Amino acid sequence: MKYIAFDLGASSGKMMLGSFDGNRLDTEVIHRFPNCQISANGSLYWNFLGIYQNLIEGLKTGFRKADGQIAGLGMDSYCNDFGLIGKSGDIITQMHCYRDARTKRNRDKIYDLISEKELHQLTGNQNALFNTAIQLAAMIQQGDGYLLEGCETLLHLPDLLAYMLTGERKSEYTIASVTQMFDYRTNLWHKEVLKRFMIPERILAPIVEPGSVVGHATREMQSLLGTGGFDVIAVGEHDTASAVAALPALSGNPAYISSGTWSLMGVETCDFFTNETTFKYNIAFEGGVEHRYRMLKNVMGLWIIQECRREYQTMGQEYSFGELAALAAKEAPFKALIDPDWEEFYEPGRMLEKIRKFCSMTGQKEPETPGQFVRAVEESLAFKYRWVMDALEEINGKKIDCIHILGGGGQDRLLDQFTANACRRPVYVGPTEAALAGNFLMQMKAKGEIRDVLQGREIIRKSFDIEEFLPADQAVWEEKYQYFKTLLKSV
Ligand SMILES: C[C@H](O)[C@H](O)[C@@H](O)C(=O)CO
Repeated sequence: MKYIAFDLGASSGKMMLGSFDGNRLDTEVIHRFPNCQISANGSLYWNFLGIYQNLIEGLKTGFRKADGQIAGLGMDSYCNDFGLIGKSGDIITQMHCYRDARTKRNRDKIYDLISEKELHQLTGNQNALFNTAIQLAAMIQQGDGYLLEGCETLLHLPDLLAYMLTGERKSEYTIASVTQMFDYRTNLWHKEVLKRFMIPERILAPIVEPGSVVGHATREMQSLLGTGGFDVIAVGEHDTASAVAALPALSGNPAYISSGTWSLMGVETCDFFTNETTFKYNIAFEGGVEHRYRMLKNVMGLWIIQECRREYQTMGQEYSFGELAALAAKEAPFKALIDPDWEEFYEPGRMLEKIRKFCSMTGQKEPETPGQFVRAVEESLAFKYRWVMDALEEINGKKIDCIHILGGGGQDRLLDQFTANACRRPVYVGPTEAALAGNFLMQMKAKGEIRDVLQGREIIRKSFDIEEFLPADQAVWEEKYQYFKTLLKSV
């Protein structure tokens, strides 16, 4: 059968046509488009209708290429951002970006309602300002709670797109599970958290499992696309859940890094638990497909480099990511290191200045050239992965034997090699379109073409190239890692 998968990242969106012949999954890109946050009137937004328009364009291309024979469509994206549907069925708000500063401005008032420790214990999620619960609590604190009282339904980004195609209002499990409003004990919305933050439970949609059909394209949608009917399928709608579904590891104790704007590093567990150590390291338990938990930590990821690149663009200097990595490769090693998760790196803008500030605060020489900046970021990311790996091993009491890099960030071969060096583990890279691959798997499951995700992972191994990077220069990387850890403590 043939399927269309839609994957939206913070910096770009992509759509693929996938054909499964019972043995291999063949994929073809049918549409790409840029995505970005828009800063307006002191707030940060996404261009949701632009995203929708690109979805429609991609669907038209996909249907044309497949002669109209599409068994399903699955959509995944970054998590936590949402739209509100009013009584008329209209979308009644702009979609804020999770980096919008309203959460930071209201942080103290929000955590006075439920402390970070209690929130972690109740939900198993990491404490982060981007969580939907914190965004909603911030809206209420700043006087915009009437929008929640007045609306009918809140839907997360892929669920909102599904609503526009099918008219159905459903909340997919993996994306619901990372909102800090979800209760793993009942697999329903978390009544206590909602009550304490004063978020009306009635606006949250029923939760559906990945691998189930959400609905059928409406007649209006069919005529807009010039096609017959097709199913919209709930996949791992949180992109990280889809990427991890496509993990091409069949045994051992691997860690994964879902690498893109964020680097989400973790392991798959069958259980969810919280304790002092998970709180100390701010570890997240996120719902995976077939209720395999993703025990992971967010690392700031390629966002820092994306922002440096954007800044160079505004200065009239155009570099592709490949060119930046090539410049970094020519620079001398370990000239400067940063903590990629330093709070100031979270918000957009002035990234070069913020890196310089971190270096001067910690008594290091400031980078000057694009290559020096990128080298500092990439070495630091690799060391942060090592630090997270150590924390995951401490929590689980189990040695990690290799690392799989999933997603577009894996195309940065310098960072892949640095990761192997810093973590002292073999690194396997691919699929670079992991979220789309995992998205296809759950559609194939919904249509009865595969039994479960384990069978799906075997298909991924047969269908995509996986590249190996072995650790090198271990003594010097180990020595510098000790220095890196002192930096984490000093800021
Ligand atoms: C806030 C981030 O979007 C989130 O933590 C991450 O899991 C993600 O969705 C990356 O695309």
